[in-house]
Amino acid sequence: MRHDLPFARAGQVIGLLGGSFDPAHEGHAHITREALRRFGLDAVWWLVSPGNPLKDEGPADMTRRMDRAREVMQHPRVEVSDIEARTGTRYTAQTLRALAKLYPGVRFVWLMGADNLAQLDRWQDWQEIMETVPVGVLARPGQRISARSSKAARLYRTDKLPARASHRLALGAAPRWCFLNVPMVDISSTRIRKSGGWSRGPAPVRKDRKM
Ligand SMILES: Nc1ncnc2c1ncn2[C@@H]1O[C@H](COP(=O)(O)OP(=O)(O)OP(=O)(O)O)[C@@H](O)[C@H]1O
Ligand SMILES: O=C(O)c1ccc[n+]([C@@H]2O[C@H](COP(=O)([O-])O)[C@@H](O)[C@H]2O)c1
Repeated sequence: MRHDLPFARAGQVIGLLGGSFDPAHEGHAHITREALRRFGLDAVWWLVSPGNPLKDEGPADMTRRMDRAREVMQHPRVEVSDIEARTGTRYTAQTLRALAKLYPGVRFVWLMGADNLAQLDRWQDWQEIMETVPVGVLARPGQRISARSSKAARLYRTDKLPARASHRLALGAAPRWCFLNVPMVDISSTRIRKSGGWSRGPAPVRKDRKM
């Protein structure tokens, strides 16, 4: 195993939360804790994306986003990682193929907020994703209805596990998904950027620092 990649043993169940994390916030931390508790996961890895292929504007510098993510999410079973930058994969289906080769015997579960399920059918090879790994979806303010009526939810309706069986999500083969109606945290990176709480430019130079 390469030392720059997170460690997992064969048989472990790892939840993957992919995101721009531009910046990371309490909503990400909240759904991660819920996913750990409810989906029977051994650990969660945050995959800080080099850039969402569907977004026109690039995110802030990777190092800044990783640093902020590690400040926001401090948990012994959560690891913040730049795996996609290291594997050179940008699309989730590609990343999952790379992880399957790098981690034989490890079971991965893809995690996402309800807004991502609503537009999953726009992702590259999205049906391959659904048929490769179990998917855990967490409620997000204003997104429950669009997620439930999405193309993905409709096409895979018979593969949906009831929320009361969420602990069994990783125990069966994909396609298999579960929607968790967890208490919601109404926050987004967009709102933080708009309020001036985060800029996409380089880190500001501190005035008290001697040149
Ligand atoms: N408040 C939240 N509740 C539930 N899921 C969330 C929340 N915030 C983010 N997520 C989920 O976390 C993952 C990564 O999200 P992302 O980094 O894009 O944050 P975001 O707040 O949605 O950003 P942006 O506003 O820039 O689109 C996605 O699956 C997203 O659905
Ligand atoms: O694979 C795709 O086509 C694809 C399209 C849009 C988003 N994604 C992934 O979805 C995750 C959430 O993205 P974002 O930008 O909404 O945080 C992140 O891991 C992206 O790489 C993936």
